[in-house]
Amino acid sequence: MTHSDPSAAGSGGAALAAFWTAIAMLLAVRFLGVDLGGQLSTLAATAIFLFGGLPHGAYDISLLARVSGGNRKRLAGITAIYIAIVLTMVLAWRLRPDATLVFFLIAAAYHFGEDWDRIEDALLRVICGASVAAAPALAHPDQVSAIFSDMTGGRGGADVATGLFLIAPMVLVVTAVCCLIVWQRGDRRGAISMAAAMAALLLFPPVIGFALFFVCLHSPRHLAHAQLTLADLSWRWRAATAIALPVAAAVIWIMATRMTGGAITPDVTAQAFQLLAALTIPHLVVSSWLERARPGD
Ligand SMILES: CC1=C(/C=C/C(C)=C/C=C/C(C)=C/C=O)C(C)(C)CCC1
Ligand SMILES: [Fe+2]
Repeated sequence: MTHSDPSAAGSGGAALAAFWTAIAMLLAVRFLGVDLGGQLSTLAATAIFLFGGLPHGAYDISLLARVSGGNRKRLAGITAIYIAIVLTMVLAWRLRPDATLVFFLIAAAYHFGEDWDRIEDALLRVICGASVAAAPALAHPDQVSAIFSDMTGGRGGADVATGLFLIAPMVLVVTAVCCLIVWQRGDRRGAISMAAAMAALLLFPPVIGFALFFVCLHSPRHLAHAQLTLADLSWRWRAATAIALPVAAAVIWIMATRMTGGAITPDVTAQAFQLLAALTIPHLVVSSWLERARPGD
């Protein structure tokens, strides 16, 4: 139904190795008493989730062009819709940051839920998807509240973090049960890596846990599929897409933010999450549409 096992493709295997190595290193650093919650490590994790995570959405437009027969007009139309959505999100953050944050979290739960391809029930998948935000909200309520507060310019973010904190125990119990189901259905590697991602989100500071999940587990699933579908494109072209489109998105974002009165927060990590939210909306629509357009799944 959704993306195939990322371990089937080379990039997925390498990402999984990076995932376990990073967890071992973070545990060692923690054991040595280093504070992972400092400004520098948060900034490093922000750069990692942006530059390591955004490229997975960069292939959306190429993939759409592929399934729509490579028609240029259509491609231009799709690109225009993407840009329009990003611009709308810039305004949404400015006008109703609280509602935008809630909308983003629900959209993210749906989108991350698509990774749970061995769980048939749609509601269970959404709950599993919500665990990515719920786990840090439960284990690090103050930090998540501070980031949400920055993202909303102090307008409602803390309440959203409290809401997430309250539903987190239910979300995590359901996710743990789903890990067991995935294990029983034969995807042991998938079950263990999802469980480890949850543990990392509980144990490490929120931005670090998120970067680990996003870059090493979520993105490779999309990338493996994109690489297969776009295998005939040269690796140079694919690498250029992965770099150029996120950079273009960031530039459009920064320009649109400036033109509409400046960012509602000076915090770089909060701004990075706002940009991620802006790109998540078209990405979510495109990836679930592509899932349905894929024959044989
Ligand atoms: C904002 C924020 C969080 C949630 C991030 C989410 C939910 C990101 C979703 C990204 C998506 C859906 C990308 C698509 O590929 C955390 C981790 C609780 C940490 C505190 C700040
Ligand atoms: Fe994604």
